[in-house]
Amino acid sequence: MRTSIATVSLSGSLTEKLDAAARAGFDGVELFENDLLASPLTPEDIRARCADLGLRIDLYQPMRDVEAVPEAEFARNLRRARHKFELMRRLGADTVLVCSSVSPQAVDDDALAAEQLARLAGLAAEYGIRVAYEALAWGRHVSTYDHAWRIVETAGHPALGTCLDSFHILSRAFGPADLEGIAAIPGEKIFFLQLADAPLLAMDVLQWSRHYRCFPGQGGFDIAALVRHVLATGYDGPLSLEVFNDVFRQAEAGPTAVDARRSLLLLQEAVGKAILPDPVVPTGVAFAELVTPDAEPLADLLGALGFTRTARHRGKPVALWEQGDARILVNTGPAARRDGPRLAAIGLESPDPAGAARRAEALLAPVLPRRRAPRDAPLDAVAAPDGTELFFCATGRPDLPDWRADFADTGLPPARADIRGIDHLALTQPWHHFDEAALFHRGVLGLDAQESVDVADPYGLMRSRAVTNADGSVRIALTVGAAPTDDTVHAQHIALATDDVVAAARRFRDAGGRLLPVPANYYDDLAARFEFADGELETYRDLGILYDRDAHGAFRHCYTRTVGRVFFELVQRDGGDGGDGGYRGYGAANAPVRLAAQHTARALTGG
Ligand SMILES: O=C(O)c1ccc(O)c(O)c1
Ligand SMILES: [Mg+2]
Repeated sequence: MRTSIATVSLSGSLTEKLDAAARAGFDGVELFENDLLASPLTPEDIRARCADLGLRIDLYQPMRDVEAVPEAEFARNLRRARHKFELMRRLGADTVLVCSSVSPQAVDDDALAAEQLARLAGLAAEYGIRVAYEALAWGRHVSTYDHAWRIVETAGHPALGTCLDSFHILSRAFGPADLEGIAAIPGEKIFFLQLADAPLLAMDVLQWSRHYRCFPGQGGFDIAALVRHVLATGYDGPLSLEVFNDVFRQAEAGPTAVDARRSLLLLQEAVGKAILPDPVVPTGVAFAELVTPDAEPLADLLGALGFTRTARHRGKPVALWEQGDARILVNTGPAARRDGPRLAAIGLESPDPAGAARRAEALLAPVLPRRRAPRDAPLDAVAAPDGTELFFCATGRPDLPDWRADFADTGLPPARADIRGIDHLALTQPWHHFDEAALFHRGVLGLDAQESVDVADPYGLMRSRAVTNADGSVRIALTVGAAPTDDTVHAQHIALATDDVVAAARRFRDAGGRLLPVPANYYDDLAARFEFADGELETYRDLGILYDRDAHGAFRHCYTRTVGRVFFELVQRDGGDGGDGGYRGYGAANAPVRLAAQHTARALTGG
């Protein structure tokens, strides 16, 4: 199927929008009138530019407040329409969108609306143009797709059809039955299909539409169900994204267009219109890689946590630190920036690394060179939207290249066994790519996205959304910080799983590690909310251990100080004995206290 995107969905000048759409692989655009009006290019220039880029102008829009008005007013509308049809001829655009009137002048008279739309279509036909009539959810008298279709049917003009827009339909739909009316529309009378998702918000529908639309799969609507209904009519026009969104208006057009196309590819897959390589869900975290210009502070921290430097890369300044199944690479090579340690790569244990990379590539993820150096084992890797490198790896599987083969053992014996493995990784996302990141991890990696939670930070709001595999052996918390420049607090972190957080925290402290202090007020509140054994709360207070509980079990966790852009968390999830995996969350209830404590620690010590 052809894919298209509305110019309103991308930021920048018309030229930038067209370039971005073409580079992301779209076949066409909906040209928004404002983008044309603001462009120094002539309609002929725009036409030529689109042709050069391989883009069709699938729709020109919008024409507003045309129908069901007094005759004198309608005559003026026709005059306006003639100008636009002439313009469209110069652009080479053959379909115009007319949205249902919001004008106070419009009357509630379907027969009049049909008659005037038929006359408009008659004029359009003289120019070889088709008119697609769309019900705005807030239209004055026409606000539902079936109402718009009845008017189109009554008009009975071959150059008049309807435009279906998933937002207007699903923002008002009350259940699956509301989509059944689509079957009554002959496919050839659906002139255009616009797609937008949206988070499920309780608000005025116009504001919701103009500010919060997002790409399919990023909100709460069942876009695939709607598209299946539309395809069943025989509709064979483009799938077109029409997304009004405050964030996309500011974000760079190039990445937004890629995000947009990925969402359409996933949608096409969901409705059986695209064959992509199957998802290969990762089965564990093979390693997390930190890059740092100075290994010293990290070595101190990892040593205090009980990690041992078990191996060294054969060709590069990369050390492997291990404890239990937690493996951390510390890379002091050229990738390290001067701004201190950061989490640069994740090794995901994959049942089929090459297959995982093929799917990622089909979904427009940048593929990284398989060998970073000539002697390295060939590893499949792609970049996530935030730039984190994702390696699809195998650890100790004879049939596949083993990333560990690049490392020579140091022979150092394990120091401790406090840590079992990596519980989760928290990755800070660029603020304008948060929805994209969730869709990427879901669609590309086959992880499940949990609900997004908002957490109060003393200086703003932090949003967090976890993506996980079914057994919880891969958990990634995608977060977006309140203050984008505040790297110390809004750092990446590695949460380490332990069966005894008190013992692990004590040994860390005894080894010279610094735990994040937590205010006494927090513990007074804990005492009010939960019952603890004698002395338990004092232990937590002493170590800075935070506590939470859900229906599945208890959660105890504490934090190290931040080094560069990285800190560690020690995590104990209880209640998994019944086989349900125990506590499911990430301690969101405690996050405001933790964030405040990190701000305080930073103000006091700069770290
Ligand atoms: O918000 C609007 O006015 C508007 C205009 C054109 C559309 O196709 C639409 O869905 C909304
Ligand atoms: Mg629309």
